[in-house]
Amino acid sequence: MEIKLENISKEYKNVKALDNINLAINSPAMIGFVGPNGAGKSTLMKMLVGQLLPTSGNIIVDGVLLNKNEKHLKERLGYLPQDFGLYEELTVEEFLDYMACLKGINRSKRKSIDRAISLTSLEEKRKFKIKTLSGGQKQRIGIAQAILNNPELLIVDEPTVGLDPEERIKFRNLFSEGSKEKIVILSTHIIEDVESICNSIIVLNKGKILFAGEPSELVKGALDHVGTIEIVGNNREEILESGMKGEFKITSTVITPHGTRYRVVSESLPSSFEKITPSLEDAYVYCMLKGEVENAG
Ligand SMILES: Nc1ncnc2c1ncn2[C@@H]1O[C@H](COP(=O)(O)OP(=O)(O)OP(=O)(O)O)[C@@H](O)[C@H]1O
Repeated sequence: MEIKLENISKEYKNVKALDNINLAINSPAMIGFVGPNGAGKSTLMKMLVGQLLPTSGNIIVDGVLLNKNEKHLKERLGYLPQDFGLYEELTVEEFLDYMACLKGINRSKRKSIDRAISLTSLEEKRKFKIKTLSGGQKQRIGIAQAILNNPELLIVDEPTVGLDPEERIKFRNLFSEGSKEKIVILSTHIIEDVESICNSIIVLNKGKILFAGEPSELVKGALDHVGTIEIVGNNREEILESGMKGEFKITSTVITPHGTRYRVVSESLPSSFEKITPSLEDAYVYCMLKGEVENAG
């Protein structure tokens, strides 16, 4: 499968949610969309699933304009939106049966439901009404319906919200294994999710792509921009003050027996800081910081 976004912009009444996005996605791919609240992640996802039309630009799926051949996409698509509604009075099984009907799964319906229930560990809850399930279990139902048709393109908006750490790891593996021949796109605020499974990361801010590429490339870009310092005594205020001015971002503060150890990300790291290898989270923070500086300049 091949998806191309050409000069995509989306304007709501007075908000430019996406600003001239260009992107090419080819299977297999496991892509993480990251960015702060309001960056445009959900808008971009809604556009990729044909739920929203761009104000301008084209989305081309397997060589055909999406709005000319939505059926081609819909047959291959699994989608978990951020605000997914569940029919609370139905049991898990009834709900998935209903969703399978909506998706036009007829022949292998029973098998598809059993597979989705098993992959999302919902066996014990299959006969329970949805209203009796926990938040994390409900999230699993959302994921189960998205994978019912074993989709070639799986798009999931913040899929691990509300899951406990063990479940998060399980879902990460599920998405990752599923991506071997497919395209899986997930949006998340949890960089660790991207770090552990995605071979591609797209950083969005204010409707623009700040970075698209391999996570290791993003990390490479932050080399020499991440450092640590242990402050003993009264310099603490000074450090915090320059941080506030945007010279650097403090990404961790640890109280030590001698003072306070800060981990910071900065465009130009003062020589008093010890340079350290950036994590993907540091690299993301640096990418955002650089974006802010470029915007201001
Ligand atoms: N239906 C809408 N009407 C007007 N503005 C909207 C609408 N949906 C989104 N927006 C605006 O578009 C921008 C992008 O929103 P979007 O939901 O795509 O961001 P996001 O990156 O998914 O954020 P979050 O991480 O908080 O879910 C925001 O400024 C938001 O307020």
